[in-house]
Amino acid sequence: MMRQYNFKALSKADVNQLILRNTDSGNAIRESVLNIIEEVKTHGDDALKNFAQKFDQVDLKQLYIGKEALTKLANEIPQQVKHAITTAFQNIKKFHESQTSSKQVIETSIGVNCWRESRAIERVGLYIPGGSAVLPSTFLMLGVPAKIAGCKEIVVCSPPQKNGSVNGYIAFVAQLLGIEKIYLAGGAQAVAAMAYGTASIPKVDKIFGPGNQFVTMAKTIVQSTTNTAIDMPAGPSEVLVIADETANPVYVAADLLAQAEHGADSQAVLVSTSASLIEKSLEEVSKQLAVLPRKEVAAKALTNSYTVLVDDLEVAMDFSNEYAPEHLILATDNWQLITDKITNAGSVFLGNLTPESAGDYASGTNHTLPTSAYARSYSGVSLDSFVKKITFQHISESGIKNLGPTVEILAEIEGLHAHKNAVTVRLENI
Ligand SMILES: NC(=O)c1ccc[n+]([C@@H]2O[C@H](COP(=O)([O-])OP(=O)(O)OC[C@H]3O[C@@H](n4cnc5c(N)ncnc54)[C@H](O)[C@@H]3O)[C@@H](O)[C@H]2O)c1
Ligand SMILES: N[C@H](CO)Cc1c[nH]c[nH+]1
Ligand SMILES: [Zn+2]
Repeated sequence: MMRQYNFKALSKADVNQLILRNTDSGNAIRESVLNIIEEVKTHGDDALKNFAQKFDQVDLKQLYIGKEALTKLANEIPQQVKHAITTAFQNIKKFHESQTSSKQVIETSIGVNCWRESRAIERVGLYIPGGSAVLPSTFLMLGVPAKIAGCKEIVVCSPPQKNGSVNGYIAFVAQLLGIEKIYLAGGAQAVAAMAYGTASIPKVDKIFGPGNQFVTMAKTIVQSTTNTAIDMPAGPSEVLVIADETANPVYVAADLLAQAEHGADSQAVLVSTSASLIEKSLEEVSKQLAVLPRKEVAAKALTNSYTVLVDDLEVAMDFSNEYAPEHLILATDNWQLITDKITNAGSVFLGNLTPESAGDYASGTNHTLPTSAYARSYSGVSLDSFVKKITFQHISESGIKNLGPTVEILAEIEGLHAHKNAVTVRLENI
């Protein structure tokens, strides 16, 4: 069950210790991921098949599911689910399309024009988790912005299911997105395949997607050892709920459990100004947990989780900013009073009627978000994650006459005479 703290007894170092709940096994995971990466680098597809057998208990003849099989699988899912997935797809599309920026040309000095243009990252790899739960919603969250950005090649990897295939929901999302192949690879081996390339799986320029500790560790390693970039460290799910006496303990408990059920290494934190709200919420957690199908997983996650009693909402916000949660829920009617004070969070849910599940699935915002305090410095996935912003400039005759002498002086003081000369030869010629 959740551990309880009084804010006054906690230091910043304690907060960081609570965030780093998995450090004990960190080194072992790193070692094992380094071995997996080496195997995939050396043995390619054969290694992927061996790991599918070892970790997913599946004997794969072929490492992908193609268009025809995907269409068949997609056709088999219930109409009602197709409708829900399509509604989510449309909302996510609407929100991400609104992120396109228009070109703005700035004349920084007379005759000197500068601007930025977006260009899609050409080859992207999407990792769709599929270990303890299959997440078609994650496919929407990554596939929609990749398509809007105009990425030419979209490689999708997801762990094989026990029947050696993907499920129909994933297939339906592929159909909505116009993606014709899903590679059957999970965990660190999928990340390694997309970073190095194998006979079946193309190498990509950037890897996206959440996953367990093996996936997140593999992304972090390939980012520093290859020229493949990653979106961010998006590991085990977290939620921090700030609640006062206006919160409903039933909703608070439901929101805590919604993230706890993701995995045994998930973390749920309740920060409240009210001891009675904490007590009632914990009673509710026990009641709701008892009837959850994934109660074992959620119960384990709750042993990593905690409540914190604070004096007021401002202190609650200070704590939250230090913790930098993946998801922050302001379970209070007074959310407008504290929203401006948020400095670190992946995605924020305002008021008592805004469950985090809405953002997980269908409101339109992206659910691929930084965890383990990386929200201090990273944003969640957005359209920007799938493009590069290239800068351009054009300098006219008046521009070079105007700006040239400044460049010549700066090049001179750095002792870089060829730089200076690139201006001088032009000035002498006009
Ligand atoms: N931060 C986010 O934005 C976000 C979004 C969605 C999900 N999540 C998180 O993603 C995670 C999904 O995890 P999952 O496990 O269900 O699926 P997963 O697809 O990330 O991992 C499954 C794979 O892990 C590998 N694996 C399992 N045991 C292993 C071992 N002992 N050694 C090496 N590899 C092993 C296997 O290859 C397996 O296919 C959850 O922790 C969830 O909280 C995060
Ligand atoms: N809460 C997860 C991100 O941490 C995303 C998700 C997928 N499905 C349900 N929830
Ligand atoms: Zn979730």
